[in-house]
Amino acid sequence: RVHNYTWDITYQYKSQDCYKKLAITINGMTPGPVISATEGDTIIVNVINKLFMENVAIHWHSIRQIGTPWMDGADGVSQCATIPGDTFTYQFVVDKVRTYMYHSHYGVQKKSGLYGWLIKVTVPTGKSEPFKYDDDDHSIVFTDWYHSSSYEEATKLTSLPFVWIGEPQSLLINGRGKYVCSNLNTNVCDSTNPECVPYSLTVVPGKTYRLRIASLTSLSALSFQIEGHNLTVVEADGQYVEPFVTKNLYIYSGETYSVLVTANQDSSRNYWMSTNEVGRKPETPPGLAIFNYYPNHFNKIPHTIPPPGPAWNDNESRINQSLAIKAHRGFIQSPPSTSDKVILLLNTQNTIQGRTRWSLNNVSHTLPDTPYLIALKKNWTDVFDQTPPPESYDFQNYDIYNVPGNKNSTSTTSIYRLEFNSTVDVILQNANTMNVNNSETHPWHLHGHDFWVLGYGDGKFNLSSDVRKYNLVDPIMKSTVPLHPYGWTALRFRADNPGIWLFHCHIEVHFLMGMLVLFESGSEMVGEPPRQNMGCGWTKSLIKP
Ligand SMILES: O=C1O[C@H]([C@@H](O)CO)C(O)=C1O
Repeated sequence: RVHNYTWDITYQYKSQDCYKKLAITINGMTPGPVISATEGDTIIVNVINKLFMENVAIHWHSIRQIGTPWMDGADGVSQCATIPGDTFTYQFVVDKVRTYMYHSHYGVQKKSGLYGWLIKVTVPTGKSEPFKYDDDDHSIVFTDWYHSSSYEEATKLTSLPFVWIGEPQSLLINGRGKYVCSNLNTNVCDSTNPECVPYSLTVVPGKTYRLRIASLTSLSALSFQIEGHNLTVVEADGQYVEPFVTKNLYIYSGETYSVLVTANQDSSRNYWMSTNEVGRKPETPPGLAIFNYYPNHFNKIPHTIPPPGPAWNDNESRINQSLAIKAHRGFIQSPPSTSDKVILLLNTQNTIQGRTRWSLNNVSHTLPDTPYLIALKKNWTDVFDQTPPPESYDFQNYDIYNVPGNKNSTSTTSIYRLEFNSTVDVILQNANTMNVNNSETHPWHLHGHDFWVLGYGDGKFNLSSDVRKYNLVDPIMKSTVPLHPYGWTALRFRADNPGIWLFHCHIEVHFLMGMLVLFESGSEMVGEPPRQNMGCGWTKSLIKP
């Protein structure tokens, strides 16, 4: 089956958290429309850029784009962003049952609301999933929301002196939040605006529900909980999880989960669903929604205090939950037992000419004006730095617990070239930022592949003893994984998808600040670039009038 959509991208005034501001919308909506499909279906989306003053590129998060790398929607990598007035037609196959999301991959546009809901890909008839629920499933997407514009924020983060954007004003659940309007004029902030009525999920007492949960926050790591109810985690990033029960689900930007929840509490009232910030000292009130027991009114506010969630700095319980996520025993896809290459990536915050940046092995990455994939295809070696970036750092001597001794970093456009079909291990190592006693959480997302999560640990990775502790028995496969403060995360993937793929911190502003690398493999097998991917940098020379 083919699903065909046409999306108009426009700015609109929205009051998602009661505060009126400009948001980027899809056919007038933020979050955008839900796409439902069955495994093997083709999705065609005509994205018409009706913004007056900025480009657009849409990334189909976790769609591997096997054989369609031109459709990955990554500005500067797979395509030139689409200029105002132009249309880009994305076409790809949803080849795996999963919950997907989509969002802008241009500048910090996701922050302005250009993100989409979920693409729900269901199992074809005849196949089944290893868990049961009574009713239709429900999709819930979390975001964080700023009242300033993305233009202002991008300017602050790239200017001298550097200005930090601070914590978000609101946490949204399915695009709704509640800012405290206080003395603001009701033209600006109106707490009675129906646009900011909390999201409400209606359940019938006794039934079990599947919630498909996604986070597309631009900064915040979150904990999600439903007052008085347990959550059973059954799926993560499209892989079935050996089920486990928890009071709260930690979710990092770029991740998706399915949890089961049974409406087994006192049915005479409603309950709170809440999100709260973890990993950073919160200054943002919790995100709230209503878990509505039928036949109570869906808008009836519970008289209880919303569950506060775990302490923001309880790193141990966050690592423990990460470790608890293992492949379902009936669906284990074993990783290769060894790897052909190991890349260590030390994550540090540094400066380049006074500007705050994030670096990997002391190198901060920038995207060239000409998309990498086209440059590779055309063998334009001047487009990006041909010297490979460092695959390691001074492991013995680097002090991860203190501010970097050498704060200066350099910038590069270089890429990691991986042998096609080889197995690659990446060890992400966290460290102290430029602020004393501070290390942040970074959710790392890989385009074009899923990877096995081999382990997490606290402190500095030990090249001999930690490797022996890798989980090669039942590791979960994911496409986004957290790197916890002062810790390490190890993952393994097979470089079996021809093209060039981003691997980056999914915190949108950290991406802007250089927290990305590129993995190229088998790009010579990719076909010719479609004309619609061109128009910037050197590609102008390819467009004939
Ligand atoms: O990139 C960042 O910069 C700030 C802070 O480190 C600036 O001092 C912060 O919290 C980030 O995540």
